[in-house]
Amino acid sequence: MIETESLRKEFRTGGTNLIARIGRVGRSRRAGVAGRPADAGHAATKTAVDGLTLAIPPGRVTGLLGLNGAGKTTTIKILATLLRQTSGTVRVDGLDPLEEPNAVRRRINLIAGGERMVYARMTGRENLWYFGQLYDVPRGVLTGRIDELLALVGLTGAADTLVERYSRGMAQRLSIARGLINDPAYLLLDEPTLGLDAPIARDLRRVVARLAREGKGVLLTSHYLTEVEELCEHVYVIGDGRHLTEGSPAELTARTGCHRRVRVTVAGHSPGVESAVAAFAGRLGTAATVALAENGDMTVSMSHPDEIAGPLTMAIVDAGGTLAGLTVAEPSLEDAILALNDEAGLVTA
Ligand SMILES: Nc1ncnc2c1ncn2[C@@H]1O[C@H](COP(=O)(O)OP(=O)(O)OP(=O)(O)O)[C@@H](O)[C@H]1O
Repeated sequence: MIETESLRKEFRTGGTNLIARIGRVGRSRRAGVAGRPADAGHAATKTAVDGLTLAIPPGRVTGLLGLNGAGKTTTIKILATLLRQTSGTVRVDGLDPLEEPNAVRRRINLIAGGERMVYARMTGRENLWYFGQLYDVPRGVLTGRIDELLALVGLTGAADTLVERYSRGMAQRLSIARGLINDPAYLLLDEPTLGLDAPIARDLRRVVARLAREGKGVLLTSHYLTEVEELCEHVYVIGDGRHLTEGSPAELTARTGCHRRVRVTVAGHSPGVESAVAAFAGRLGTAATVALAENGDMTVSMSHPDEIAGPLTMAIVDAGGTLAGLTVAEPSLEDAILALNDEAGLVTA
């Protein structure tokens, strides 16, 4: 299990200008306060992670969600031993990364979607060999493992091709194989499908689901919330570095009071229908949005806890509208995250 307790990370954000400091030291010396600045200034700090307590157990995909700048990457970098926390603790199977970094590094690996994590001038197989040696994987084990991983990510046929000839999806799949080369117990995935075409992203999701089924603990950040809904059993939602809530995607959606959204398309624009919709929404104490499509059709959109699809379409037909389409969408995790950030007073625009 990976566990964090009250994890906190502050970054200095350059409030103190070095040249200004040197100038101040000089002035202090002239004023006779040798070696000590009269006022070194207060360095501004940014709290990126603010007291996070998380648990990432083996055998499941745990999600870490939040809007841009919420602190996801910083948290993952601390867990990956790439950053040191300001305070709080991390334990990986009981080991403290600050005291036993090498033992922790053998148990974890990081795959970040937006970054190139493999070498273009080497083949896929050479990359895996190189990273395997960095992790001290015994040679006897490494050859077989490389073949297994290339098969797992569907790159057996391209194993001996230079990575510079790979498509983006192939390079990303190789990054997944690279992240597994030390057979880590825990995999930290920071936006692993960023910018990938839908079929490649789907293949990667299958690989991730299989790894969790086989016992690996996975921590996933992703802006693709359908991916999170598909893969994650448990999700932490953070905002401004703080824990906002946690639960399964379905629990979070239910708990935030998001409702089904009904969308009715009406042929042509009719002010009469528009006012009938506004009156209907007013009676239910809610609001409706009306959007005009390029072809002049209107799309009326409303969400409410009750079943409103029938009464809404009746109101539209009674006002002389001609129905061209109707969809009812279940509330999504995206609706829930936005609602949670609104509740916490965080900017979601
Ligand atoms: N090295 C740094 N120095 C100063 N501030 C930083 C540094 N790294 C991150 N931050 C700030 O810390 C906050 C959290 O950043 P982080 O990258 O962890 O967020 P994130 O949730 O991963 O965002 P995104 O979804 O955009 O990747 C942001 O306000 C960011 O600007």
